[in-house]
Amino acid sequence: MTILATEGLSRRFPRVTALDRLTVTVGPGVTGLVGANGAGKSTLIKILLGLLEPSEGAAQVLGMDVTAQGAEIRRVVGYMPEHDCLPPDLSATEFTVHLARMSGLPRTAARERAADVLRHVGLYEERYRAMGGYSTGMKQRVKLAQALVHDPKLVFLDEPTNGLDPQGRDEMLALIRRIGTEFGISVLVTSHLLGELERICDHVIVIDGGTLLRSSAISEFTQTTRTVTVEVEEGRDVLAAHLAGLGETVTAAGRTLLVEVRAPETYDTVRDAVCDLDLSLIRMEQGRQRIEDVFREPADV
Ligand SMILES: Nc1ncnc2c1ncn2[C@@H]1O[C@H](COP(=O)(O)OP(=O)(O)OP(=O)(O)O)[C@@H](O)[C@H]1O
Repeated sequence: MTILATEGLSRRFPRVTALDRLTVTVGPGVTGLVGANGAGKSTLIKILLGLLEPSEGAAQVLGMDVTAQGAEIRRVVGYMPEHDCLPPDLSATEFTVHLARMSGLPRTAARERAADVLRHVGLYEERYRAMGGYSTGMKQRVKLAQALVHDPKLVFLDEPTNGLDPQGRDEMLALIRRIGTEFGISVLVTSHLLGELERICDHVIVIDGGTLLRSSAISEFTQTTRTVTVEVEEGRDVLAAHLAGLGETVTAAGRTLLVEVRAPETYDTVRDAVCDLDLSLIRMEQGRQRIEDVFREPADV
């Protein structure tokens, strides 16, 4: 099933080509859209919402054409914009109820629905306070709540972890994952931080300078590599020297060692070496390629 698709999609501004013949297809679930600042992520989202005209090419969202059916698309798609857009004198409740009413919900249903989504995003008593006094984390939560209030089938979240501290970031990522799994809403989420999307997405699209670098299932990004990560409590250097003496290729990486897996016996060699040296093994883990590595590989799309 296709949630959205673009075909040769370009958008030129007077001084810059923000999107350059982008062809990509997105299925259900949580999809990450990754790219550095200026890669074209927000431009793509605005085109998909029918808020910005493409210069060339075509795109469909939930089977609807973005140039002809923008209003219909916005009826069933939620949007969390990147930048702060909250009226400071309103409370989260007033704001979210207002947007629910604008989406066509009757007064009582709008109030109930707003209370529900504000609870889901983790805003409790604070929801009655003016938003001007909110922390960045609380503002991000209100922006997320208003994107969900009209019960969309799909949400576009533009840099939802921007400005959050590590704990706020983790909570936001967990919330986004729940939207995709428990609520069954498909999600397109952007970030310039590759590692964080790795944790919550089923599929990742990487763009750079408005062009597609790669689009694959997360499992393909993080496929196993031919190294094993070994961590011992103490004696990392002794173990490294011992393994090197046995002909293994070993690199130190922080507190761990990366051992090249030449043959299945490498695992036995590592285990035996740890035993022989009487070290405490914390973990032995198959190495996995990380999303970051995409940028170090030649593009294969
Ligand atoms: N309205 C506009 N007029 C002129 N240039 C624009 C406009 N909107 C975006 N751009 C340019 O298009 C390019 C892509 O911008 P876009 O906002 O889509 O990137 P992004 O990947 O979302 O990055 P960021 O996270 O920094 O917003 C940038 O070079 C930006 O300066």
